[in-house]
Amino acid sequence: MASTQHAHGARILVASNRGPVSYALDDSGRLTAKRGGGGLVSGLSAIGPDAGAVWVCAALNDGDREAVRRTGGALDPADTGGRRVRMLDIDPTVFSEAYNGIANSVLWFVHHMLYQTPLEPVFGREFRHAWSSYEAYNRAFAEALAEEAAEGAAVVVQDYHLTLVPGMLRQLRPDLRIGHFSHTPWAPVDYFRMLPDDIAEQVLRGMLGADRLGFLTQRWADAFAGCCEALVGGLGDTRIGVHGLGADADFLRERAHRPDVDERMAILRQQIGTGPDGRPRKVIVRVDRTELSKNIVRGLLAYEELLESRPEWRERVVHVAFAYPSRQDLTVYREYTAEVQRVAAEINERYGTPGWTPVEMHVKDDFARSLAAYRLADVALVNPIRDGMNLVAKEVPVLSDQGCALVLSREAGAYEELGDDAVTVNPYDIRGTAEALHEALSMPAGERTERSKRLAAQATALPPARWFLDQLAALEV
Ligand SMILES: O=P(O)(O)OC[C@H]1O[C@H](O[C@H]2O[C@H](CO)[C@@H](O)[C@H](O)[C@H]2O)[C@H](O)[C@@H](O)[C@@H]1O
Repeated sequence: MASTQHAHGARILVASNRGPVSYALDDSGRLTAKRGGGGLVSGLSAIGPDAGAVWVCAALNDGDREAVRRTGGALDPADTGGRRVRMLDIDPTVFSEAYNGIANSVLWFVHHMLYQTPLEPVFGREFRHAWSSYEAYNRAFAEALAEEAAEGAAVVVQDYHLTLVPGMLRQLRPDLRIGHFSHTPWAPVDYFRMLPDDIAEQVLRGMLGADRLGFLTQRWADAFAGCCEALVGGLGDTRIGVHGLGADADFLRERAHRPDVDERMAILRQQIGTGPDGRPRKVIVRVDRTELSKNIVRGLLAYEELLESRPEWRERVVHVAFAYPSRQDLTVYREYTAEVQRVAAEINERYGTPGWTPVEMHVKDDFARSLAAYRLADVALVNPIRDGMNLVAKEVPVLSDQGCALVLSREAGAYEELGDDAVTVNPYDIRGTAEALHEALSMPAGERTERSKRLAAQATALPPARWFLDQLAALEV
């Protein structure tokens, strides 16, 4: 392509399904913008508005679609913290089939190995139809990126929603340097090849359209390479790198010491209360999206087992469990959300006393309250059955006021970095997890402080800004 054609294009582009802002539309037609957080938002702030980066994302709801209609898709910088954001209004049916029907139902399930295989998956007509929507949705991203990019620009594509984009974009714009980053685990080949052969190949070849692929851990990178070796004859010219996204210590420490967090700490302290010895009860904290892979139900059952097998902890500990609803368009997520709440209520019913609620469960998303819980944590419970990284495991040690013990699943990506100082669990083993909770609760104060310091240091080794700049550097920007 002639370079003049893209003279005003962006030098750096990011593409992700969920963008840095979402809109709510009220009955009077007023749009309110809500800015999101997360590693990518923090990461991009490292390059500042002057870099003229463009972030391409999808409209996720009616508010977003109305914002696109009013702006033509180039969002008002006042809503985006000065960033250039292009939001794509993909046909709602196509979007839903791609996002709910393929990304969150099929690809998420494959990489987190969530299928109950006697009955699932069924890759029939409905799947094939949804797959064509996934292709159309990926094509919309590839076309928008091709339009927005300057000659030779660097494009960093994010996650399992957009696996086909690198290959499509390579066809449209061979001059670009293309990266793709996976925030999830990658399935081992024997599980990945559950996908129909043509689809598995399409996903791998789509990703291999990139110059460089990033993963959160060596384990996920190796699994991807293993799939390529077995199914498409290897990686070809595509390079692979590992970037273990860390916690944003500066942001977290500043945000967690604001008055709204202090207010919530006071409320939580009241809910937690004091034990029979008059001292504050110990606190086991977990904070998750209510996500099947997070293993919240088994975590609650392990806590119940602790109360049963170690009755000395009754009245002396409270499990503060925040489970924020997620992906509620999918039946299986709605059912899981109900199950989490049912099990928590059962534990309270069985063990609770007039002055003690064993599980303090909250489901309304409240970031300030999550930070308050982090500060109060004696123990953090992070027991996913499989997880790309898990930033909660990294954030709690950074914020815990008195230093915390971390009970961590060996199947979380974070385990690669934090395993030495955590109390390790097999996420399926209820008795083993209960014993790990006991060990964490009983850990001598000095040992807990030392371990917590080392966990915090490791957790913040690659802050989001560095994580993002490293990826750009690897594309030779
Ligand atoms: O956009 P949603 O469908 O609401 O999902 C939210 C995000 O979920 C995934 O990210 C989270 O899980 C990852 C794996 O456990 C973890 O590494 C990441 O830190 C979490 O934010 C997904 O990877 C994102 O694309 C979704 O936006």
